[in-house]
Amino acid sequence: MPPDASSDAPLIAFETVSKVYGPVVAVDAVSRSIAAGSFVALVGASGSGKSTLLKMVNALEAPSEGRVMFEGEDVTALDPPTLRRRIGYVFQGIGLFPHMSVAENIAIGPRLGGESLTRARIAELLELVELEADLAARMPDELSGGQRQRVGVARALANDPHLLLMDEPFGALDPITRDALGERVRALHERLGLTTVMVTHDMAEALLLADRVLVMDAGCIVADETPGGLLAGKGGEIAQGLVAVPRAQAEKLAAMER
Ligand SMILES: Nc1ncnc2c1ncn2[C@@H]1O[C@H](COP(=O)(O)OP(=O)(O)OP(=O)(O)O)[C@@H](O)[C@H]1O
Repeated sequence: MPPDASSDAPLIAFETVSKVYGPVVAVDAVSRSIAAGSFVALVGASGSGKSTLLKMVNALEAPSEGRVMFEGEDVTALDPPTLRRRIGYVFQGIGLFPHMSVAENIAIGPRLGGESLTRARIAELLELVELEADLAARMPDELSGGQRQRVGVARALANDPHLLLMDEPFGALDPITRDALGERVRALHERLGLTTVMVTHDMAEALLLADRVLVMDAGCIVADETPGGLLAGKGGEIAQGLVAVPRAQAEKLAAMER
């Protein structure tokens, strides 16, 4: 192994990364490293730059300044299809192809890379997200919203990625489905040894699932804490404002039980 390929090298490094759209500074000189194996939640108000920061990792957006390193390489120097085969991406509304079966949707990434998935591999991917193998033949409009979102996670895992990027993956789901799928993704993160970065509006979800929470405001990272640190009052005013919401709900519920 070359000396610079030590296991504690970050999987992702943002190096003074900015992104501007005309007069809008969507991401403002962000510098952070994300260690392999971590589960990071990116939280913040609407328009704070979370999605833009995430999309610069898989080169859906290019930095205006600075660079994003993935496994030691500048992502803009990599061929985008090759990069995206190494990164699973799940987003709200998932974008399954309506005219393709579940199996075809799951296999699309490998197919674009010239590889076909066996029926057994499709069944294995469905099993990972707790779906029955016989769903493989269904069309997306024959699935519930939660099942579609699970297919989206299976599709993101089809190339055996090291990194899973998720942008509001559970946003449109009912709270029970959302909770179950969140738990499942966390379990998969452990089992498959993934590094996961999840954008969410929901601080409770971030606290429950992640081991590190980055809070964004106006393009900047204003807090970088563990869930325990945030619950202990760290992270500053904006982070604590977000923590106050689920805390107040939990307190009200606890008071009702008394
Ligand atoms: N393609 C684009 N063209 C112009 N402005 C954009 C574009 N994409 C994002 N923006 C702007 O950049 C800022 C950050 O947007 P971004 O989507 O990253 O925020 P976000 O924190 O993910 O928001 P949300 O939680 O609402 O999804 C916003 O002001 C947004 O309007």
